Amino acid sequence: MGRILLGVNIDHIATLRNARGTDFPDPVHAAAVAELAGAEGITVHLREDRRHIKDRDIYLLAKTLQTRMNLEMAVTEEMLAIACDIKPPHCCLVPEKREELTTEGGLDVAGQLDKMSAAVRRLNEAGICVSLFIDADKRQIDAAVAVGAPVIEIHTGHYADAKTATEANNELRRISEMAAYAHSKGLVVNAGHGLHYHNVKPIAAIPELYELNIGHAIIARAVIDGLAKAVADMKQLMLEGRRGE
Ligand SMILES: CC(=O)[C@@H](O)[C@H](O)COP(=O)(O)O
Ligand SMILES: NCC(=O)COP(=O)(O)O
Repeated sequence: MGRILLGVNIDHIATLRNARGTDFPDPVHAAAVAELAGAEGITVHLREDRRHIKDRDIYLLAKTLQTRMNLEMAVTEEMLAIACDIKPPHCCLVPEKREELTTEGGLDVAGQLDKMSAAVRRLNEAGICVSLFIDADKRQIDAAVAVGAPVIEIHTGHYADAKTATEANNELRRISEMAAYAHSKGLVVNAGHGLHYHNVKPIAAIPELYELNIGHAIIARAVIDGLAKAVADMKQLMLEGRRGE
């Protein structure tokens, strides 16, 4: 079985930064740490409302990343222009609703073939490899092939949100079957959304999957795992200050 790659989504480093309007924690710094720890790619979602990643982040990341950027974005004129300016190696086209808490499902490629074909063509012409974030659905996979996208990312959110083991197993089977189908059609097949430390293994076992993009769970784990050191470092500085050091 081939290896499976990890793309680390650093959006929520930016969420934390933006919560206080500070310039830390910096997603550019986080990306370098993730790369040194073994991430094979860095994913950033530039949302229309800039709730986490901002333009400054992707322009700097484009200069500093040692692996590769996977820029997630909606199919809008604004985003297409930014992507064509930055020219990240990978762009993942995603659906976006301003009021959503997070991405709620896959992109409806089949329902907007002309718009999607034009977007894929424009990004391809800029030298960008395009991926489409879609549900594990044969109709959407066929549409991805029809619009000329070389890569898809299967949305694993329904699997992650499953309320029962039966529901999770059904979703897992659907993802597995559709990954095999997409692979048989010549697509590179990635997956992501809502994956965490307790649900990732069965997804990683699907042999046709090339890369998983994981963000929220990794950033959440980093906060907890790093807390003891962060508290100890602060305490140390306070004691040094009191001693006049
Ligand atoms: C497209 C996707 O599944 C994720 O990248 C997700 O959209 C991250 O951004 P949010 O957490 O803002 O939804
Ligand atoms: N495309 C999925 C992604 O980048 C990470 O999603 P999540 O792990 O933050 O839910």
